[in-house]
Amino acid sequence: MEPITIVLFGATGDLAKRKIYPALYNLFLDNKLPRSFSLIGLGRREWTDASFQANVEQSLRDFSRRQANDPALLKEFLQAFRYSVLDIGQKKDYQKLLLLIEQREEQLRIPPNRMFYLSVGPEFFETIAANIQDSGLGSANGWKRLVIEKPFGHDLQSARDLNQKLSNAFAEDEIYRIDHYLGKPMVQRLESLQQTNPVIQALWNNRHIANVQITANETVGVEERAGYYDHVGAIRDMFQNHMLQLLMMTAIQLPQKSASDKVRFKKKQVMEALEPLQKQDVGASVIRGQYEAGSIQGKPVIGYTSEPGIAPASKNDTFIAARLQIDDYFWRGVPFYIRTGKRMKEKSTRIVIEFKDPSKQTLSASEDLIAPNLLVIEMSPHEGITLQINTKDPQHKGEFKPIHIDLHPGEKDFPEAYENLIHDAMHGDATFFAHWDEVEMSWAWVEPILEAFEENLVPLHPYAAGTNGPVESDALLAQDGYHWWFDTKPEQEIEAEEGKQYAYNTNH
Ligand SMILES: NC(=O)C1=CN([C@@H]2O[C@H](COP(=O)(O)OP(=O)(O)OC[C@H]3O[C@@H](n4cnc5c(N)ncnc54)[C@H](OP(=O)(O)O)[C@@H]3O)[C@@H](O)[C@H]2O)C=CC1
Ligand SMILES: O=C1O[C@H](COP(=O)(O)O)[C@@H](O)[C@H](O)[C@H]1O
Repeated sequence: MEPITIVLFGATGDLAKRKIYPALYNLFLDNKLPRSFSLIGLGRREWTDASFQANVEQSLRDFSRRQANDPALLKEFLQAFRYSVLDIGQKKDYQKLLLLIEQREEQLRIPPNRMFYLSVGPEFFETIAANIQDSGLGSANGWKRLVIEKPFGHDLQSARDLNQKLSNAFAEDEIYRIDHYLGKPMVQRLESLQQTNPVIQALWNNRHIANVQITANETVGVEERAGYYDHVGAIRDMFQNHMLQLLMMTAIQLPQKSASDKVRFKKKQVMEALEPLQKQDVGASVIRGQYEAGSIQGKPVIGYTSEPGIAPASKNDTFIAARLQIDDYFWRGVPFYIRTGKRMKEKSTRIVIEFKDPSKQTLSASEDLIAPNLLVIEMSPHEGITLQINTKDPQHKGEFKPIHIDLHPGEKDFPEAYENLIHDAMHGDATFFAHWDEVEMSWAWVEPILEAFEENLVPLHPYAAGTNGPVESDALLAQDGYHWWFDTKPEQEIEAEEGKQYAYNTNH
């Protein structure tokens, strides 16, 4: 493993504490960090090396999936951490940083391979990239990489402007744009699921798949991020990035073991084939919603516009459901339904592939007792891949009964998304990072939706917190004869069991 120096901007911040240090520690425990690795943390706070290391240690106690119980191992890990006060706008601080990095590289006898991780607000990206270049930090005789966190722009134009500025200092193949959904273990398995299973590969197309459902529901509300969230909404916060990335990862066709550029090429092809929406037609395919007061797991919660920091008249979207079509040889005619929302009934991130049932055309309604085959890729709160198939139930007069095959039995301790991503960035593997082409095409695709929302061409449907979102999102699928699946049950069935009434029926 190549020795490396990680230069972490925003080392005193929330993301570093909650995600980056625990991920590094778990990689260290798994022997996936180079032994000669060094991390230089930066921030304006007047921390020393010792107080920085104490903060890192505390973050492991609070957030690491494995506890830091072995004092010798912990000490070895923390020795790699140094801190330097740096104000992003102060050029002289970069000169001081360069000296510190060179001193550490000399001490550790390691080459100048430097990974600049920007765990700071996007408003700083441009200044940092320019100062890295001007100070000579990035021009040593080794490699350099830039790791950045979303948001990558606020719309198409601002994303292009940002990219232009970053590319003055870093080449595209040196930029690693984190979309943490691409680091989720089950998303990473989508690739191998197809590549290593000829049966699944053969079924991965419009001849066999009826529809695809991609859900990322959260129970949390806007939390302490009102200032940010009220300007972005679910469309920018989740849909433009994570949800479209999940769509690309699901829809790519990967016949053999493919290198990173192949995966990216295939993802780009998916985006190119995604049918564009016209602003005036957005309302026919996109449902937007905003949560009202309700209750989640028995606890009352306030509505979005009563949240601290949210404008009482805000028309911001906290829920989006959409129907998308990929107009290519493999997917023509297969609707992809995507939804994401805050303050929903359950935390649940999953992809459900519903297979076609050719016998449906020949059976009468009363004979229609066979559940569809479903492939369910569960990402959160639990990881797993399940296949629903039908069998005869000997205990009930040989009636058909769906059973579920767990494709990853017994696996529990999955790495965190940030472990996978930081590991890959250190190794120069960009497969699971967002390429600029994907970012640009995603912004271009959502642009008519942003405009339609801005001009209020799409109704904002209220939904009670603790539900599955506005009923209009169910109706979107019902129009095509489908319904949302929860796990392997129709969502309405579950809610009917819980005594809720539905105003529409589906033919399933
Ligand atoms: N928190 C999370 O879970 C997630 C965060 N992100 C993204 O990650 C980035 C960081 O978020 P988060 O950690 O939550 O933010 P925080 O506000 O918690 O931290 C911001 C960091 O930036 C540093 N900083 C701010 N201004 C300056 C400056 N002028 N000079 C030097 N350092 C500065 C702060 O250091 P100091 O105060 O010491 O100067 C601090 O370390 C954001 O882009 C966010 O959108 C993405 C996904 C999840
Ligand atoms: O990027 C974001 O993701 C989280 C949801 O992530 P998950 O891994 O818990 O599904 C979301 O809460 C946040 O608003 C958004 O910025």
